[in-house]
Amino acid sequence: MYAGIYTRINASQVSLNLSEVVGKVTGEMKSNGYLPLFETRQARGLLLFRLYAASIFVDICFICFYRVSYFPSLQGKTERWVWIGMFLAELWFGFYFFVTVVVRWNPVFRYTFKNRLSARYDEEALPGVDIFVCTADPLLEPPTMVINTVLSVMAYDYPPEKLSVYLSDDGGSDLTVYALLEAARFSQVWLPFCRKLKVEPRSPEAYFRNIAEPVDDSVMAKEWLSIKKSYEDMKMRIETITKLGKIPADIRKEHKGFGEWDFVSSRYDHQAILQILIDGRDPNTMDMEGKPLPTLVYLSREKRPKYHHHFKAGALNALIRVSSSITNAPFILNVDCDMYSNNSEAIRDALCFLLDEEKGHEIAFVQYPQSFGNLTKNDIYGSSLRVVMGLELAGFDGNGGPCYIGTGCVNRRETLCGMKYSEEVKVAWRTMKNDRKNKESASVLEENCKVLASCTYEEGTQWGKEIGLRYDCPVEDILTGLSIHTGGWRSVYSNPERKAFLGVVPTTLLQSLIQHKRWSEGDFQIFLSKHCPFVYGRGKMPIKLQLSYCIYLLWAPNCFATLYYVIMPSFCLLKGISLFPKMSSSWGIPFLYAIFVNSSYGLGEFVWFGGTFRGWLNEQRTWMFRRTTSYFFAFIDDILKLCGFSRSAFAITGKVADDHVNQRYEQEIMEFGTTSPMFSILAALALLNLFSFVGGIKNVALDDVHITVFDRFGLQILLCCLLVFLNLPIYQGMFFRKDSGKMPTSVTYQSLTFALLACTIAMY
Ligand SMILES: O=c1ccn([C@@H]2O[C@H](COP(=O)(O)OP(=O)(O)O[C@H]3O[C@H](CO)[C@@H](O)[C@H](O)[C@H]3O)[C@@H](O)[C@H]2O)c(=O)[nH]1
Ligand SMILES: [Mn+2]
Repeated sequence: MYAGIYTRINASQVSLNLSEVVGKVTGEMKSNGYLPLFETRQARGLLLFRLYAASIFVDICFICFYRVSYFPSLQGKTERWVWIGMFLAELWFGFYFFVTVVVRWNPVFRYTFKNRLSARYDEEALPGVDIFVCTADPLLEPPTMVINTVLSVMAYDYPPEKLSVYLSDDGGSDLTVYALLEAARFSQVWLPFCRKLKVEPRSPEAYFRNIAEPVDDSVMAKEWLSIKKSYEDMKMRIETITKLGKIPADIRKEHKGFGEWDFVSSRYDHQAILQILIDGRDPNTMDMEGKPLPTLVYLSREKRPKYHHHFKAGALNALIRVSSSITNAPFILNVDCDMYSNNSEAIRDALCFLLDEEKGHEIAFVQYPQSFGNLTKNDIYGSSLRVVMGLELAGFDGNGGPCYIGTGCVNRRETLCGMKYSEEVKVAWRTMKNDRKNKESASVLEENCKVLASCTYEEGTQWGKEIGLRYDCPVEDILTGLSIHTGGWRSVYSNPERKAFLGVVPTTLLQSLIQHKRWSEGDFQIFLSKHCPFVYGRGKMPIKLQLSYCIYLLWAPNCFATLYYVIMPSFCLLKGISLFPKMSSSWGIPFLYAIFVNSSYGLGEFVWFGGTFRGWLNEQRTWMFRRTTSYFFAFIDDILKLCGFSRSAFAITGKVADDHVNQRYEQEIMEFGTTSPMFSILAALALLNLFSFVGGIKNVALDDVHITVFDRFGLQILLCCLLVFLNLPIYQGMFFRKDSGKMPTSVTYQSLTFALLACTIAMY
């Protein structure tokens, strides 16, 4: 039923099936003979979607009408207030539904013509691309993971002399430098190997884990095994030294750069460290086949306790400046260290948009989706963001451009540096100075550029405000993208069949909730600030894009309506207050329609984008958990911040866990294991729902004429039943598990006390 709603045609089919496509196509040759480098297709089945949306709106009107006309004016005060609360919650859900409809109103899908790009630009004429990789902690983000990402982006199918890879290390760790030196050496064999075998993906770890050795060609197989062996040896060396925690003396002697660490007192207090590990201009740095290598630079910007370092945004801004003095490429791709390149053509794809002669000059950045390599089949923590990545960002694109999501994004250097949109930029990238012809030696460059990464450099400048990534927001990416959009630019969402990047999702419930807290906190902070899209973007970006942003910016306040719906109907069931229409009345229909039709549509979307039924259930559960904990805490923190009591922080998401935890993750068993206020809330709510459900059933059973109680409370019991069902893993974690990932006993007792207290209040 839903399968027809959105088209997803892979690029190779596109040229064959043009006549079949219903949506508007803009990829044909123009009358002036110009062949565009990309084409845009609208989603199919929009009419169906819009009919569905309209039916829900009518449904919402019915619900509102019911709430107003059945207001319990003759009953007690409590009844009336609770009723008003229900009405407000429903109004909120209705409004939020409206925003999700705006986002889905007109999704567009983009397809590129890479062959046209190659025909138009020979290797010489292609622009330079600087690639930024960020890492921040050698324990949470192991150096082997970091260098796999680095190697995967060094190996892009793109002229290596045009590529430069910059690693920003906020962990200020010599272990990372050591790993990077190893990677630099390994790249000499890895890059030719990738070219020869057309390796995909180009992260050695992912490649050797997933791809079997070639069997038909014995020479090839031998080479394959030898490269695999040298990768594994390298990995072993890096892991041994990482475990050791310091660089052994003999290795320190091999690279004079380690000497810098004599002056590092801690990762929060050290000078800027800049090392050009591969100088792409140097004719002596070649790979095994004598082809040039991409430039490779390590930067750990200066940190001093007195100066705020602004987390990832600060790191990226230092990279923007340093790279502008070394290679100054007109386009910048930035990726997180946990997101390796999974598609060696992604740069060419992105350039098809940015270099398109007709539309390219309007595009500030090309955003790829965040996809993940460590998801399990049913994605227990709902981390895949399937629908967000598959549909919502395409919807943003239709409304003016996807938001910037921090990784997997190719930006114009000028836009990142604060330039507003204008017609003149049309040719700007061609005229940018190509610093490959830079005369200074690497060591002179290193010395000269350090000042650009110093703590004081930004004092009294517009960096972090109007230039570069924006500061003081836990989601620097969204805020930066928003200011680019208000500058008159559009952006483009590119989601080719073969995922461009694969990242890592958190493997524990708590990590996942904390990550969502950071996101929703940052998003809502933007909404509350002068950067609220309705104010900041007024007259500067389309109203439908302003509204689209709200789908994420309003995550946090969603908590109240949800908390109300999770708590009040349960509580009132115990108290004997009926909040929904009688089962026998036809007013029940709008409520049932809202629940079932909405869920079926959501399920349809989810499955259409590759999910499973259980995966969808898991996602529903996770949305509920996030709304009652992450979003709630985020909201409170935002208010505290607004009152000046606290300041934004960036809690780095852990990318490694111990073996037991990993094992449970693979088996899709929910991980608790530690105490946390978030768990206390989840457990208390789950118990409240359970007690009410049991209480409700008991009342029905004890009722003389079973029918009357059931008639009055049927819908409320149904709601409780759904909540209990979603909470099953929590009861399991509290009462039926013995492993180390179960709910800690203290949390169980604490929440039991809470829930019993609430029930007692309800009953007396
Ligand atoms: O002080 C810091 C903190 C983080 N990072 C880097 O930022 C990236 C993202 O951090 P991570 O802990 O993995 O957070 P995620 O929640 O996975 O990040 C998502 O959310 C962030 C905004 O909150 C975006 O910046 C990211 O691109 C997006 O993937 C990583 O490469 C870190 O190394 C730094 O460079 N310096
Ligand atoms: Mn991450």
